[in-house]
Amino acid sequence: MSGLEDNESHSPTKASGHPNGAHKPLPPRINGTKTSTRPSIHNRKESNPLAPPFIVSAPGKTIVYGEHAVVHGKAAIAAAISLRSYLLCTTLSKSKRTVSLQFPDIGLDHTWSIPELPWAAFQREGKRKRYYDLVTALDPELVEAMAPFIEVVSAGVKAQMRERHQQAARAFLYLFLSLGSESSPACVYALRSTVPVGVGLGSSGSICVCISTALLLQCRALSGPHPDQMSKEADEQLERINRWAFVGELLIHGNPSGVDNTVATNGHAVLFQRTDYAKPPRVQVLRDFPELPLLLIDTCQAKSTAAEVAKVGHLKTAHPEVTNRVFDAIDSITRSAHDVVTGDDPSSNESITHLGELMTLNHGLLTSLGVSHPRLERLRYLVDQSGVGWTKLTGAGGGGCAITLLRPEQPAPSNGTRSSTQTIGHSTALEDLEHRLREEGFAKYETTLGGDGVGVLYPAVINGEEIDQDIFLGVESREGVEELVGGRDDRDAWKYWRP
Ligand SMILES: Nc1ncnc2c1ncn2[C@@H]1O[C@H](COP(=O)(O)OP(=O)(O)OP(=O)(O)O)[C@@H](O)[C@H]1O
Ligand SMILES: C[C@@](O)(CCO)CC(=O)[O-]
Repeated sequence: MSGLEDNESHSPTKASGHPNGAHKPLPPRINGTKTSTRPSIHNRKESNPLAPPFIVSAPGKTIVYGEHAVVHGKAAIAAAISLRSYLLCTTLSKSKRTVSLQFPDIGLDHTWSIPELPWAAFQREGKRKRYYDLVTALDPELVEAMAPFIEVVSAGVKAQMRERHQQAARAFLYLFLSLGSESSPACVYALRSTVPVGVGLGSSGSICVCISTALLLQCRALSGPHPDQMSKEADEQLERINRWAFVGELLIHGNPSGVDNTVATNGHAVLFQRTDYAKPPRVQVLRDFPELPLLLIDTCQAKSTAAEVAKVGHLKTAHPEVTNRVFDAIDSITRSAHDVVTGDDPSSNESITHLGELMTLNHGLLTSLGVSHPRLERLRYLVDQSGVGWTKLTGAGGGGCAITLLRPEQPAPSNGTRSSTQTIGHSTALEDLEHRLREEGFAKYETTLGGDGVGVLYPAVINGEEIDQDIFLGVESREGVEELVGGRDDRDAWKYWRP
């Protein structure tokens, strides 16, 4: 496919690591509901030799064209959204030998004893992975060795919730055991995300990118990010992060294409295709992706990505010829959209209409694959009736979210995604639609497309204040998290790998 470049493997270069800054060691918290007074950076101890707390962050995504077909080797276009996950890493004093996950968004709080983890299995000759390896499949023996340590996670909670907890714990622990060692420092990993969980906006991809980045930074396998970093080097670091994030996704999804972690890593938008799972995907980062006038609507119907992907897999086994033709048709849609978004005038009325019609076609084909849901069809019906634009499901389907591309003549949504091509004003049709959607229990997310991929706040100091676990876990809402660590008022604090 034209425009896609091979993202081939790079030679390993061990990074020199960060200079150890002064920091204030913190005990693990049991749960994240309490707020506290923020300590000033000036109060930090100057002589502590441990690595300072730091935060990594990565965006969620919306798949604009090509979901599901992308799992079967076809191209997809996905764009980063401005909702993000944040992972605060707090190294504990050397006397502690534990690693803790504090993931309050899903209610997960678990601690493992580092010496008791199955290091022997992961470090056996032939099993040991290097930080620069390309891992494209899970090792069943290692998954089994890890199983007893996952079974104990949230053993007492309800099955559905337990599965969520264990998915996240599995992704973390496999990476920790692959990239760490028995002498890894004790650490608390606290995660907060503004990406809603399990609605098709790539929450798992974004947390896997955070986990991969944090662990690679801690084993000093990344250089930067810093503003004057050479483009090639920045690219290599992103590639390394993305590879391990994909391994995390393997543990959550079962059969991911890798598009979610790729866009969470690189940001902006990507044209993505993986024809051979033993090789890295072909990725073209679309830095000038147009700011499409989109509405992002949640059906508020729970879904499982793994289940929807498996459903399509079964369909392909039962009806290979027909299903492959559907995938081919989706591939043509993605190619046609790529031509428009990389063309001369992607925001013209004509282009928007073309892109919108492709969305309608893409949704129809996804429905034929069995991944729509009555709530998604109801949403599509309501949008069609209102005449404001074109709608397709985004992500795995089976519930979750849909995107609506607004017709050029419509004014911007009152508080939806921003657009440079829309006039701000009153639109009865759009307002009526938004009212109707609210009445019927749909939710709308405010987000913009594009933006940076994985970022690092090292040390965890922003607006002159040190962010510790109490502060981070004590913030109550998604907006609060974004306000605390998003860096709106301290634009230079976060650093990004920018090839
Ligand atoms: N904020 C979070 N905190 C902890 N775990 C999370 C968080 N967000 C996602 N996860 C993990 O990712 C899983 C959700 O992944 P899933 O792929 O089903 O949804 P998604 O990534 O949001 O959707 P899609 O893959 O369709 O874009 C959760 O069950 C949980 O294990
Ligand atoms: C459904 C799917 O295509 C997108 C999920 O966001 C699965 C994947 O690509 O891994």
